[in-house]
Amino acid sequence: MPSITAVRGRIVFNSRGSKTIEIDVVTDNKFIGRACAPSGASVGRLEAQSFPENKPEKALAAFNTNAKKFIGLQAENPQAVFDTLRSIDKTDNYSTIGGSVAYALSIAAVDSAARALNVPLFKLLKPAKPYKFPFPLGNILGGGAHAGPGTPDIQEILACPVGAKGIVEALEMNFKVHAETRKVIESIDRRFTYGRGDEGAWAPNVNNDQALEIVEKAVRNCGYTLGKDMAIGIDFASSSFWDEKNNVYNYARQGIKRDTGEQIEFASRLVRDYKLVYAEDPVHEGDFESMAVLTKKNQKTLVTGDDMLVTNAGKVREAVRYGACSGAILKVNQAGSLYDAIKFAEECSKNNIRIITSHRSGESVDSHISHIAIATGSRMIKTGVLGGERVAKLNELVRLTEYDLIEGMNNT
Ligand SMILES: C=C(OP(=O)(O)O)C(=O)O
Ligand SMILES: [Mg+2]
Repeated sequence: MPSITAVRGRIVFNSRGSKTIEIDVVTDNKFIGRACAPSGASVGRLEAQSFPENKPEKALAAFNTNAKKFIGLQAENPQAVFDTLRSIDKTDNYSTIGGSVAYALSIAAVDSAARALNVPLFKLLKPAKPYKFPFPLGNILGGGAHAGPGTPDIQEILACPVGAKGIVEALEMNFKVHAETRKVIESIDRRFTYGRGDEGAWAPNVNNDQALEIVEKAVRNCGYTLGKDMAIGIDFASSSFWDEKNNVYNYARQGIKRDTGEQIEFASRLVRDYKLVYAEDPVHEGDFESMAVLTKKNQKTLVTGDDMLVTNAGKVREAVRYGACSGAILKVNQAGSLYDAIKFAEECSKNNIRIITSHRSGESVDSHISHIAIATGSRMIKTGVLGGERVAKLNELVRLTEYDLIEGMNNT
């Protein structure tokens, strides 16, 4: 079994130009695995903390101080890396060593093991079939924390090519809707500058209602039947506009405030009007009760927790007690290490909650999440849409078609 013979960490830059941690893990003196920690803009309160005291330099220093402890571990075993990380950092949120180190080290380790064993990473994480491709959620138009003033309060309007027979067709469908959306925006705003948010979604000067109408029109212009060929999803990211002091959702860019009941009504109306296949964080991260109402009311929609679940198995158990969430976002860096994320995925699967593996808005060309999505049986994957760091994950999915191990799209 491949054993770790060297590790090396460094500070590099992510797609927003911010510093982050990248780690190389060498097994058996020659197989180099590499991973780079992403970072979020709309961050759940209970996520792992990327860097001690928010300083990447402190994360690197903490890693360097402890680097020798990882030598000799079995690289293919995420629990071995987790146990060692936990012997160094006993905090709930990896604030001593940094979630960025936990992420990069744990993924670089399995990456190097996969290279040493000459197997694709997804197969190392899950030795047995079935393997299915996740539906790619394409971020078509958005705003919130990912774009500037004038854009919608809603963070992401997503395309989900539910009628696609394979991953390549699915990607082509998303890119087609993205391109068509630009034309629809131009037809109503001749001065549209083609501005895009952090994940490649168009970021026009329109309100939430107009944004949804635009994407719906683009879907129809492409010749797709809404809900049959191409469906729409939304990441509300509503914690980012929840006004805790006044107990209202403050859609400041549109000048509308909604109390909890009105927010539930609003989200349910959008599910109905746009046949939403997917609704992420429609209520703020602490409101499991309202999430349960929405989950029960909208059974054909994946009512999904991101900030609410923060890739934490304990939070899944809490959601299950309420009957909240039919879908769960899996972001390894929210959890910290790969092992934490695997435990989360197991808890979701046990409780029949569908997994949606996700990138972060601040990314690199690291494409491991494509393998993690397949290994965890994810129904969907979120990787934004255009931009090198987004397409890197999508192209990795395309490459994985060459293994002839993965059969069709994950409809289950
Ligand atoms: C990917 C997301 O954004 P961020 O990385 O900014 O949390 C999200 O909210 O789902
Ligand atoms: Mg989200």
